[in-house]
Amino acid sequence: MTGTPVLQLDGVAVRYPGRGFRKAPTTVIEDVSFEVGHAETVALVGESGSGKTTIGKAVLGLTPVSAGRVLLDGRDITHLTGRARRLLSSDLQAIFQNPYGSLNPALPVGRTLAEPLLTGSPLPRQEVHDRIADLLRRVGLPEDAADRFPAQFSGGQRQRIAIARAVARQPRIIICDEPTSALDVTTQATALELLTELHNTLGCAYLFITHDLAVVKEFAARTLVLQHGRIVEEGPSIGVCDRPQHAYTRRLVAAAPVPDPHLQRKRRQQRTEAEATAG
Ligand SMILES: Nc1ncnc2c1ncn2[C@@H]1O[C@H](COP(=O)(O)OP(=O)(O)OP(=O)(O)O)[C@@H](O)[C@H]1O
Repeated sequence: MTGTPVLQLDGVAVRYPGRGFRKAPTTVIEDVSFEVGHAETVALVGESGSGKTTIGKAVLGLTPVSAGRVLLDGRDITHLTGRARRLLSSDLQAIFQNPYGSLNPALPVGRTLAEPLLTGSPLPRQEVHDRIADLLRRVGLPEDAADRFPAQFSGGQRQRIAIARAVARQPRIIICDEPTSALDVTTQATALELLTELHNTLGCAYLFITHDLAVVKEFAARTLVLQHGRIVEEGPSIGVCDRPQHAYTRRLVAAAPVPDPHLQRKRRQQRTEAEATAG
């Protein structure tokens, strides 16, 4: 990778305090280090509970980091809070799984999209208006969507609104935490196409958190594999998915559903073999 990475994690650990009398803290993430380069798409995969969302939250300042550093364009943002953290929003954005919960139901869509444009160094009123129209067009929604409320849209359309909000300030990187998991298969494909198109036109980097390996190969240039809060394998997505090196990655790949029944059978067999090897 050339130049300063957009995002860098250096030995990051997250520990949650133990519950109850004298309960030891739980280490959820341990010594996690990786980089995301300019306009790079990096996937973070792992089983449920492996710590993917916790890494996303650590980057976004939504959970305290117990050790290590998070750098954005070379700047240490690990412990930034309050206004300093909010000012990062022009460079660091997020899209979450649930388009129902991530939009303020009381705000018309136009106000939701205006928020990031008015944070930090606010844009002039007319420019905000024009940018909102442009954002709605980019994500395939009609201009009058600005006057409507989230409840008046379908799940896929709401995720488009969330995507429009995330790209409004043309951030350096977007943390996408399972952004398509709550959508049906067709809407999922459309949302991924939209994210790819925006990546190609706007040039933002993505850290794409998912448990769906089929998405990984299509969408991300590089993949990080997380097991019990540690990265166990890392490399170009095609290599990680087609020639996994670590036994855990092999199990993940073998467990991923595939549309071809013959291939599915072969995968099942590979999974049994991988489980036998892992003991
Ligand atoms: N606030 C918290 N307090 C204590 N433990 C937590 C907290 N949040 C998450 N955990 C634990 O941290 C571990 C990792 O959770 P995390 O949500 O990061 O996993 P994940 O890989 O994103 O899982 P999924 O794919 O199911 O979303 C889990 O064991 C979870 O129970």
